[in-house]
Amino acid sequence: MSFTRKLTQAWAASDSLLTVGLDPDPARFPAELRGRADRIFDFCRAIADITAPYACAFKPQIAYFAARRAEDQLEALCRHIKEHHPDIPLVLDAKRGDIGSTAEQYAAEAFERYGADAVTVSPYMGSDSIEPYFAWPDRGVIVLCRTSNPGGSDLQFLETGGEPLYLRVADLVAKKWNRHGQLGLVVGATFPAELAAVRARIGADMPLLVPGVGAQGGDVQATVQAGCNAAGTGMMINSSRAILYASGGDDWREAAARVARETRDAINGFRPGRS
Ligand SMILES: O=C(O)c1cc(=O)[nH]c(=O)n1[C@@H]1O[C@H](COP(=O)(O)O)[C@@H](O)[C@H]1O
Repeated sequence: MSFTRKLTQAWAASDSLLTVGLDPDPARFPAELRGRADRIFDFCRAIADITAPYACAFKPQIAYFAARRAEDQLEALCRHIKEHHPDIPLVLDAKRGDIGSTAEQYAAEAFERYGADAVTVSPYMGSDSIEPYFAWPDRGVIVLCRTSNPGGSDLQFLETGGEPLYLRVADLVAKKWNRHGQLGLVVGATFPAELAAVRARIGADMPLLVPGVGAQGGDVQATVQAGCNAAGTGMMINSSRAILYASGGDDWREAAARVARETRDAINGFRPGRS
C-alpha cells in the first residue's frame, strides 16, 4: 500500500493527527534506564506500544540512534513497529540530501534497511537528489520546506523572484517533483502563518509533517487552523520530547500515554469538518 493511502487510513482509524517522535536520549531516560544506550530499543518499544492508540504515525530520528552506535536497535524498532503496529506509517527522519549516486544509498537505507514508509529529505541539492527515491514509487518522501527552528529563516525566507524561498520549494515539490503523488513537505508548527501559506499554495491533498508542538512551544490551535485541509486532515503533527520524557519516574509509560492522548485531543478540538 502506498504511503499516502496508509496515512489517510491511519488518520481515519486513529482519529488522530499526532505523530509520536522517537528521539531516544539515554541521558533523559527514566531512572530505571538512565544512561543505558543498550536499552534504547526497550525504551522506544515501550513508548511506541503505549502511545500507538493515539498516533497516526511514528517518526524515529536516526541521529539519536547513530550517535550511540545503535542502528541495530533502530532496525529492531522499525521491525517491531511494522509487525505490531502495521497500520501506523513509519516515517524515518533522516533529512538526507546528496548527489544521485549517493542518494540511491540513502533511499535503500531508509526503505530497505529500515523498511520506512517515508523518509525526510533536504531539497537543496535539487531534483536529481530526490529522483533515486522514486525507485520505490509507493514510498513517501517528505521535503524540508519551512523548518521549525529560528535559523531556518536564514535561507528559507530569502526572496527569490519576489517570494520567499520556502514557497518556491513548496511549488517545486507540489507541481514538478511529485511524480507518484507520494511527496510531502515539512513545515514547523512554530510558523503558523507560513504553514497557512504553504497549505494555500499546494492544495488540499499533500501531507504536511509538522514538528514543533510540545517542547518547541508551537501553538496547537494556530497549527491546526493553518495546516488542516477541509476534511480536517492533511497533517502529521509531531511531538517528541514532551511525550518521551513526560516523567522520569516509575510512571513514565503512563505519563507518555497521557501526554500523547492529551495532545491528540487538543489537536482534535480544533480540527474542521468533524461532527
Ligand atoms: O524533519 C523533522 O522532523 C523536523 C523538522 C523541523 O523543521 N523541525 C524539527 O524539530 N524536526 C524534528 O522533529 C522533532 C522535534 O522534536 P521535539 O521538539 O522534541 O518535539 C525532532 O526529531 C526534530 O529533528
